[in-house]
Amino acid sequence: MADDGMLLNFELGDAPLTSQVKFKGGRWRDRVKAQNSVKRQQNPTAADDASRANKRQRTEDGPLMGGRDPKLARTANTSDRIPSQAMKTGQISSSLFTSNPTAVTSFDDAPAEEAEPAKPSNAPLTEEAENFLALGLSRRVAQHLATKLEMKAPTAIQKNTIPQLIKEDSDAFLQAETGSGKTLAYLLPIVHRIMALSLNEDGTPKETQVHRNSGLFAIILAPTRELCKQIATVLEKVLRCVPWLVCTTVIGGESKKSEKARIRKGVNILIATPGRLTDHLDNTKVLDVGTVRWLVLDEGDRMMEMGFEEDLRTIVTKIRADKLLKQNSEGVLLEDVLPSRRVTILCSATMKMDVQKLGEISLEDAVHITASKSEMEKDAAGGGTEAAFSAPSQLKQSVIITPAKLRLVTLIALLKSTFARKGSVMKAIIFISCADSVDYHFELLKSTAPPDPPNPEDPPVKPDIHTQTTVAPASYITSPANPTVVLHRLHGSLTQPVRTSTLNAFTVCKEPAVLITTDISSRGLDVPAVDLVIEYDPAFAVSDHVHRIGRTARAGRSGKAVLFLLPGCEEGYTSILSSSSPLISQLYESILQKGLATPVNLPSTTSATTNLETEKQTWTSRAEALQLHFEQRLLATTASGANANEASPTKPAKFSKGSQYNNARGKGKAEKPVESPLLISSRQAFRSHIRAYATHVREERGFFDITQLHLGHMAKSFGLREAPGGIGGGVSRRTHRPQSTQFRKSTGGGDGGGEKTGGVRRDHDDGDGIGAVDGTAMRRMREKMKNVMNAASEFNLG
Ligand SMILES: Nc1ncnc2c1ncn2[C@@H]1O[C@H](COP(=O)(O)OP(=O)(O)OP(=O)(O)O)[C@@H](O)[C@H]1O
Repeated sequence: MADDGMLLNFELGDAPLTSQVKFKGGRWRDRVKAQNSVKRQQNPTAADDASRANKRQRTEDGPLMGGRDPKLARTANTSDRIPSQAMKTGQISSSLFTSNPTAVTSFDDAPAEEAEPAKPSNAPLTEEAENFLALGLSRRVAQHLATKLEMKAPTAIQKNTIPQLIKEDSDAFLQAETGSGKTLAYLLPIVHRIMALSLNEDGTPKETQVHRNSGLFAIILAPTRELCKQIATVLEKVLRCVPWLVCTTVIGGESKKSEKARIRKGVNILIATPGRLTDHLDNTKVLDVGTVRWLVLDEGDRMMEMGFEEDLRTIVTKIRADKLLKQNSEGVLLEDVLPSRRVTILCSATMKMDVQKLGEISLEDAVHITASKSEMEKDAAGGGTEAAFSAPSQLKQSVIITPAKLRLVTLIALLKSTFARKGSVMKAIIFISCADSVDYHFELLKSTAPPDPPNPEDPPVKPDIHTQTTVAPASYITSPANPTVVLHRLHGSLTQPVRTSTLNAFTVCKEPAVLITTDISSRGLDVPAVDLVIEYDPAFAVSDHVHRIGRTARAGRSGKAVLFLLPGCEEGYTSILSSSSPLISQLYESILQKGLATPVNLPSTTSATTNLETEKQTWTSRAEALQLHFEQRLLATTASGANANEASPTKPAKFSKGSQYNNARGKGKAEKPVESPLLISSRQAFRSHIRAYATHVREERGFFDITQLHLGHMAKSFGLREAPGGIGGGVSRRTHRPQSTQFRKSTGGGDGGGEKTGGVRRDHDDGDGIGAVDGTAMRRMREKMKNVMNAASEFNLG
């Protein structure tokens, strides 16, 4: 399963596991009834709670907003008044604009652009006020930064960190906003001090020179392979002014043998994921940590969240236990220049209990370094409180409260208006809850038209085999001003070469580009040209939200972040977000109106296309036609199978033997309809999304209450006409199944798996539970969690 590490936040609780009773035979309706009755007996309170919540959801008029921002006014829902156009087409599909829940909370539409933009809080300081030389760095490094890296002045966190780490040997905890330059804040003093082993203060060479074989002096740990590679790239750029020093990475997904060979050749600074480092510490004899003076834990809180406490403890203990060498094997005295003890540096934009725990494991009498001197002084005087998570001040955050049914069309409209003007947005990142959903949305949004033949006058371009299935042109979101928008997808289930190439393609893309991704891209990634972050699915914890939106507005640049929320309890989430950073609202109606003011560029495969290409159409009818178009794309191929190759080259359709949708390969049988891979991908995405929804952290689960989700409406946002089964007991119980749909008629089955029909098991992970589910599901979830932890597929710590 490619649920992308989402299980990691799953709260299993202490409740004993109850056994699941399986019913066989009879009609499935009777089996479900019997199953539910057993569940009620086993857990009467949960069942009653769920049914009460169910009723609350359906009445739609009760306030669900315990934590709602009091400043925000209540408004009536206008959506029911909007006529349905799609129904006129004769399709059996519920209208987009009817029966949507009322947004209890509403804001005024986004105010006009502020006259004076906020002063960036993470920008470099002015050159007149500060420079790297004055912070104690050598002339050689300062000049290199100014001339080769175009960095003339430090940022606030660099100003406060560099002198401390150059002069003092105490542990340090660095905390500053995203994009504020924490990486160089810890790298520069380390490089400066290692360099001082070879150079005098005036820059003249010393008698003894260190080189790659002189010892490993620093280890930097980070939670993702991408982040490790990025830190290595920054460090390599810095090390160009001291070319005799060498750094390398040891990360999962790469050849351990070649890593060993590189370590054997000699390395002075090692960048690693914790799992792989533990492995090398156990198995690579040539890895000698006797000379290690610095251990940096970048994004330490993430590593703790991932459950790598034990690995980190082992690493810290092993490094500390190893005898600290005062001189290296070549007789170079390390003591005079390098720290006389092992220094641990912890680094994060967000601080939580996990980090404090990590601090207990790894830090000794640490100084807390922040971007603001006053905060540090308050801290030193013992008055510091747990820092609130704040976003860079110049980052404009907004929220769109969108009914579930309208999510997909609103996303398209938002992207369409984003790329309507040339040069206004060059790169956007869309965060989605899980890998399956990333794959599906990539397939849905990418262009279905064959690529244009290459211009014979252009130089031949060698195709990158690694990005063939992860980079593609988009069609729906282009505009006359931006006729090409390039889509990318990235998640932890892709192979490492594909991940690396895709991220690189997104970074260097000269055309407007969109990256659809999971939280794998939320931490530390630095792609400076990102102007917009869209959280299509809210983050699983508010700290993750801070990191996600921090992919834009970096180092003083401007940036925008948009969060999609559902009407209802999710609206309460705005109260915690607006307490740390200002939040404006955009009405989904305005987004649709703006984005669908002009026709959408659709492949001409369905009847909906013609509707959309009529200039006179209203935005509501365009929205409905667009939705209909997606639904038809999913279903179009089920009858003939003709277009079965349209989607998912990454995930070939799996058809179980005897499926009613399958090609009958048996002798003498007529050709039977084939499900489109896009439909299969959509169902899988929906299921994984719903399961992921249950993994919001416990403190925020009041806002993201799975029992309040309308699965039928949510299915619509996946282009499905009804919610597929196979999600898990607690959820499938609430699945809304209309009696008849076009799909049902044409195939003789529902738009999803979950139960057996004609002896066919439709889904491979049927019954995997979420939330308050049965014992089997719990056990499976534990099992999966263990697997995820072991394989650490998303964050690749293993
Ligand atoms: N002194 C400086 N002058 C100009 N740009 C800088 C300076 N220091 C860092 N930067 C740039 O700022 C960007 C963000 O830096 P970095 O990735 O270290 O931020 P961060 O604080 O680690 O962010 P996050 O918490 O998201 O990981 C990078 O593009 C980096 O090149």
